[in-house]
Amino acid sequence: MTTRYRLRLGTRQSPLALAQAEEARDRLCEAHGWARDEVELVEVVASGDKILDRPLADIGGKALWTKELDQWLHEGRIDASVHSMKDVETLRPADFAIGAILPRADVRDVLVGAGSLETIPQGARVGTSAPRRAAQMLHYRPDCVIVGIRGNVATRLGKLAAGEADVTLLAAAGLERLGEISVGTPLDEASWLPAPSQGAIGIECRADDEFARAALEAIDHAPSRARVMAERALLEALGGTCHSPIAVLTSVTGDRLSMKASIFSADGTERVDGSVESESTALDAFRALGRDLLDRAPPSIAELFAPGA
Ligand SMILES: NCc1[nH]cc(CCC(=O)O)c1CC(=O)O
Repeated sequence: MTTRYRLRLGTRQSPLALAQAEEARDRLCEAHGWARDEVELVEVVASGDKILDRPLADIGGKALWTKELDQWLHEGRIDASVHSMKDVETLRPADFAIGAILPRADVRDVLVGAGSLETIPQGARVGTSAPRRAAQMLHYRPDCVIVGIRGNVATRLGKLAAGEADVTLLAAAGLERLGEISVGTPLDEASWLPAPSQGAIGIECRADDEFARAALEAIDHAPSRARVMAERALLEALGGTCHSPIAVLTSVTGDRLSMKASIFSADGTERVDGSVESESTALDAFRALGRDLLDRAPPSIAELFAPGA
């Protein structure tokens, strides 16, 4: 008797999450010569997707995007979970392993509603609920006003079209995966830094599941993994979450990784920058950069982070 599937991949239900899960499935099938229906996509509703009318910070609790997928993975209802690594907390269940990081997509943010930061109209309303985007925008354009808009990519573009904001910022990676990249202008990543792990898809499995681990290892992309792990080490040292105003850009050359990072005050007036270059697996170097940024941070920035928490 044969089983219907080899692997059940858990995913959130948003169009972007499903596009990412399809990419994961395609890569698995390609690497292992499996038929499409040998990888089953299992849709799991995440708490972050259920509550859309309140700012994320007010909903309380952590793991808004991962909690339900984690439960299903623990219970063996799925064999692996597909995540946007940007949304995955630095502290993960000890019995899980990040089995694969897929080749990272475009890390840039895309500005929608204006052609450049400079040509955004004076006093424009910037629709974003991401502290990094809000702080970075206020840093460059203190005249702008931040209005919180949430929801998946289509919802946010709809709110912009409906006039709830004048401009917004979205990840190029997400727009690309949804075929919507032409809605705006990508911002140069050297000056407008991305979020930690932006554009990276990760697939987790149970650490003791040898079959899943081997299956995932075949689609792991080493340079992307190195960058994601280094960016997560920085985030961990800062005590940051996906709700902290942290921006980071990494690049890999051979076994070396260079990192440039900034942390901001909520209102964007204060900013601390730093950089490091190290062997990519020496994660302590990236943790040290995180501690160094905090050591140099004024109270308006330091209060946004909880190192060691
Ligand atoms: N926080 C939501 C989220 N998580 C991952 C992405 C986009 C895809 C990615 O960065 O990998 C998005 C939307 C956005 O920021 O525009």
